[in-house]
Amino acid sequence: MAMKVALLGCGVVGSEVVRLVNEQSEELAARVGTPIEIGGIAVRRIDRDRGVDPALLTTDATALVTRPDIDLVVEVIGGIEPARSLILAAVKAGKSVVTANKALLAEDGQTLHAAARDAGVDLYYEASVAGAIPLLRPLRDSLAGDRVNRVLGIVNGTTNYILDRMDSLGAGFTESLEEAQALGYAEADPTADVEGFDAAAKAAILARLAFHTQRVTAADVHREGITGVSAGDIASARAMGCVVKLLAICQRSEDGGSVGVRVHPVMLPVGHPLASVKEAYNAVFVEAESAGRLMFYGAGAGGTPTASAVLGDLVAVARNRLADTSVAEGAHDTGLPVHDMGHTITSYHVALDVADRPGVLSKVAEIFSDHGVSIKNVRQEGTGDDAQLVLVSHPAPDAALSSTVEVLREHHMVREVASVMRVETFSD
Ligand SMILES: NC(=O)c1ccc[n+]([C@@H]2O[C@H](COP(=O)([O-])OP(=O)(O)OC[C@H]3O[C@@H](n4cnc5c(N)ncnc54)[C@H](O)[C@@H]3O)[C@@H](O)[C@H]2O)c1
Ligand SMILES: N[C@@H](CCO)C(=O)O
Ligand code: NA
Repeated sequence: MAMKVALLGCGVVGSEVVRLVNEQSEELAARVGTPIEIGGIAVRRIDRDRGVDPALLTTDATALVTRPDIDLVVEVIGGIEPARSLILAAVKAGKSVVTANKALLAEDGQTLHAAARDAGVDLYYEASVAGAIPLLRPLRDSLAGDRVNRVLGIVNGTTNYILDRMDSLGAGFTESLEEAQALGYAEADPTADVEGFDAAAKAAILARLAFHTQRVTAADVHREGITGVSAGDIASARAMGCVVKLLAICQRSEDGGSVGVRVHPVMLPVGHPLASVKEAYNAVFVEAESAGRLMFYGAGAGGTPTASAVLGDLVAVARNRLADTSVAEGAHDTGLPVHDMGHTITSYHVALDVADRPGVLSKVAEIFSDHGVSIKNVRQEGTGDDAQLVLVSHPAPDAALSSTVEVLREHHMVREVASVMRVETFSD
């Protein structure tokens, strides 16, 4: 008997899921051991031509997910509601669920996983982080016998696309964002991309899987987007042999008792593998005790690549269903808490417009030292009234570095703090 799938949402990702399920029906049937069919598609409006059998369309998503003949549910509506209620209704009705919804998982994954465990069904979500790249199931399954210490990566295609265009073509922010939207990479509200909310949601999901702690939600993630990144920052980075990237970084504390989870722009040395990730591609580094450094790279956004991850999950949950089994996620929780950004150890790059006068450099150095921050290197560009001091700190608690910058901003010898950005050096 065929396994019937209810599809919720038929937008960029959903329409590709329909196409691939139909086009690859024979291969999917062979891989699962039984045919997979779309049994119904919940949409907001029926009157649009989507190139799918109109008889499958309905605006009553709740009725669809609880229909007795439906076995599996794919949620690609996005956002918190009605997606959460629909997934919970589906799970309660005994259906396994595949979703691409990182916003929902990051906000309320604990509730969803508990509901799936109670109902003995699967909740799979590979597409929610880094699109097509197999990343979540490797973290959950392949690395289950290892200890992950750090995960860091480029997990938002839209912002990587914008930063890459700004850097390589000198393109403007707005035009680059419009291109990313036209290519289907951006979220419905692109603020989620450019302000770092999308990457923060993904960072929370990564931290939970990597450190086996259900406690991390999107609200726990320190988040800075790319709207403040200027052409001057990009030029400053280039002068240092770096590029600017928006990174998600999840890291165990030195004592292993807590985790730090953050998303912010970073100056990365051009020699680092993440620095050469162009356009809307994603790449994620996982550093594990026994495995060492692993890198996952590929298409992190776009309808077809994301649908590939959805189909992979669909095959997995269909197989589990045939075998009358399910994966209970989140049952064993380390409960590791998230520590404050102020305690996170980072390095800063600071460019200061100053007057080129005796005593300025020593005053600036004194302000760093007053906050317990050691300077790694300093250079001066320009002379006279147009001088700029560019300093890079050694690693220090983020709170000490941000207070240093606050004092510099207020100091009469500093005309302007022209650029402040964290630097990742990746020394072993
Ligand atoms: N586009 C990507 O590259 C990508 C990549 C990875 C994950 N995702 C995630 O996939 C999900 C879908 O993204 P998308 O890009 O396809 O978005 P989209 O906006 O193109 O599609 C969502 C669809 O859901 C429909 N919808 C809204 N409310 C509905 C309701 N109550 N009932 C039925 N349909 C409803 C909308 O009309 C729209 O057609 C989101 O969670 C997104 O974060 C997208
Ligand atoms: N808006 C997201 C889609 C993939 O999750 C991005 O740009 O990466
Ligand atoms: Na993925």
